[in-house]
Amino acid sequence: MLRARSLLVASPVAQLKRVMSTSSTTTTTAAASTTAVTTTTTSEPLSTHLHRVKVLNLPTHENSAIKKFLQSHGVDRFKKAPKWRYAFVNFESEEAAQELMKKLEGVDFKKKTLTTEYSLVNKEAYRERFQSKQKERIEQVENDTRTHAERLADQVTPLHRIPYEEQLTKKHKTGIAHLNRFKRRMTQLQDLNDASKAQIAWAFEKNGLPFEILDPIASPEINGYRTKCEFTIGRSPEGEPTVGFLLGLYRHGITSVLSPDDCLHVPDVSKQIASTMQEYVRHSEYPVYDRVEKIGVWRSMMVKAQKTGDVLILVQLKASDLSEEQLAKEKKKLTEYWTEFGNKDKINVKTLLLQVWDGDSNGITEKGRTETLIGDGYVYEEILGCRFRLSSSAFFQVNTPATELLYTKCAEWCNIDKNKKTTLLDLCCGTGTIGITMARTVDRVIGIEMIADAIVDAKANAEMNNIANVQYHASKVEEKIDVVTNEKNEEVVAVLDPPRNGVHSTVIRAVRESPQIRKVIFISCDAYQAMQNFISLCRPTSNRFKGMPFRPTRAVSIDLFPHTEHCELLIEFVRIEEDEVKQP
Ligand SMILES: C[S@@+](CC[C@H](N)C(=O)[O-])C[C@H]1O[C@@H](n2cnc3c(N)ncnc32)[C@H](O)[C@@H]1O
Repeated sequence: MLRARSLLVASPVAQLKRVMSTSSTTTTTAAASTTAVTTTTTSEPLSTHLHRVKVLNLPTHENSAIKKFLQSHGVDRFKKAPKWRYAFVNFESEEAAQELMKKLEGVDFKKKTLTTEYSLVNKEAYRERFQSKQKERIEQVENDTRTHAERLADQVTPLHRIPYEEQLTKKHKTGIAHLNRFKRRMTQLQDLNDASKAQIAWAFEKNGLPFEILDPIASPEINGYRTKCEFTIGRSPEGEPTVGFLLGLYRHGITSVLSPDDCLHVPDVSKQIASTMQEYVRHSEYPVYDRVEKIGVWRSMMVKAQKTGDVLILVQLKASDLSEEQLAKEKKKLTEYWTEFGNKDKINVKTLLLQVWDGDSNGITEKGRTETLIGDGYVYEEILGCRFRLSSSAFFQVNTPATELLYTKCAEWCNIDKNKKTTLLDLCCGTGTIGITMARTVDRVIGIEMIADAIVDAKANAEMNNIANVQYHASKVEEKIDVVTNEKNEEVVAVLDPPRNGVHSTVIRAVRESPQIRKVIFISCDAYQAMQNFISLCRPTSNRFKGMPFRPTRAVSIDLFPHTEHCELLIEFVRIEEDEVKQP
């Protein structure tokens, strides 16, 4: 049964208090955290302490694989945030804890060997710690004099109060701080003997960074630059059905939604689409989804508004309470609604998708059932004179003019020698943007990407741009790189554009073990998280890290995300020649 539309929404403070009251002595979960899979024991406390096992060396994210793995070892409940490399499992008895440790110690999972640690946790202290954190949050919200709109702006665009020039300087300094930390960590590597120190002599040089740091590159557009936005459909603090952003963290129990109208990074067209969808749900006979009660229909939407004028809209709903007829009727209504909107407002709604998702996790998901209601499922974008087709799930940089500056700098640093045969290795190539924009300046491009659908897009994109000197491999980089680099005896330049937290060390080891690769251009959107990759690329030769190391030769920050803390850092790494190393 669907709830009546007049469902009242608790204030943010009440939402936080509800989280507090739902936490029992032995349960630490927020109302229904999306990030931390949290819960411990649910029975009445048998003793004053919990017996805790910390499982170490887990991968970041991959929560569903971890859940499956732990379930296969008898663990149904555990606590792990996506960024953690560990998880906690609590038990009422030491024996049960020890039993799990025996099962997991030394077991390989996702190419890492797990270890475990045991500790005794006082239940009372545990509960108090959780409650005092929550109290702190309540006080913060109660003492907060900002309007809702100001709070949302501070949340989604935390630098918006600072002039843009200062934002850029701040990001530049952050980039330099990361590079200094990288240099310092190189000197702190274990077991460095004189020979290995000689290989990384650059890291021991005094007086700052021994390579070039260019001035930061500003985003050509400062406001309304985001081509992709994901909106939540929920209720405003006043209880009105609203399409916009969550006003706080869901894992803290916040479920109020505010319109994106005052968000500087959202383009006007996406604001207009959010407000048009809001009108739709306000007049719908079905309620918006309640993330706590897990009931209702309208859940989220994604808008891709490209610089070409193409728009892709994806609407996500929960259909488990709708009959087949009701769902079919809704599809027809949505199709008519957005067709009329496009015609009336001269907006090219090139693709409309409906995603049915009945699961508990929030946000647009690959696990949902997605159907195309208008168009062919794609929108198009142009970068440096090349045209790209994008599906709803494909990764694509969200700031097109700044991406052009990023790729231009990347091409310049690849420094292709026209007199030599050169292969450009586009590692983690996604839909092929980097390789395709550079294909005419090299002998051939090889793209490797583990998402098969992205490779389908990459092939179509190459064809659309009449680029014939490309080959694509739907594979993990580490599983294919040796095959492709050994194919021809020619110089190879690699561009590595990995996800936020970098790549598995096997990828870096494979790059090191390919002697043809003389240069790596690393594009990092989070240098803090990718630090281990930089270190692995540059650390002295060892049994584990074979091949001569690389060293950084220049770096530059390119701002793709004005008003936020994020920034791309482009680093050029060059292979050290054996005869360059001064023997100790
Ligand atoms: C930041 S995106 C970059 C995509 C592309 N270079 C672009 O700019 O459109 C990172 C990509 O790395 C891919 N990826 C992550 N780890 C990988 C691996 N080990 N092997 C191959 N691809 C990987 C992801 O699937 C994702 O498409």
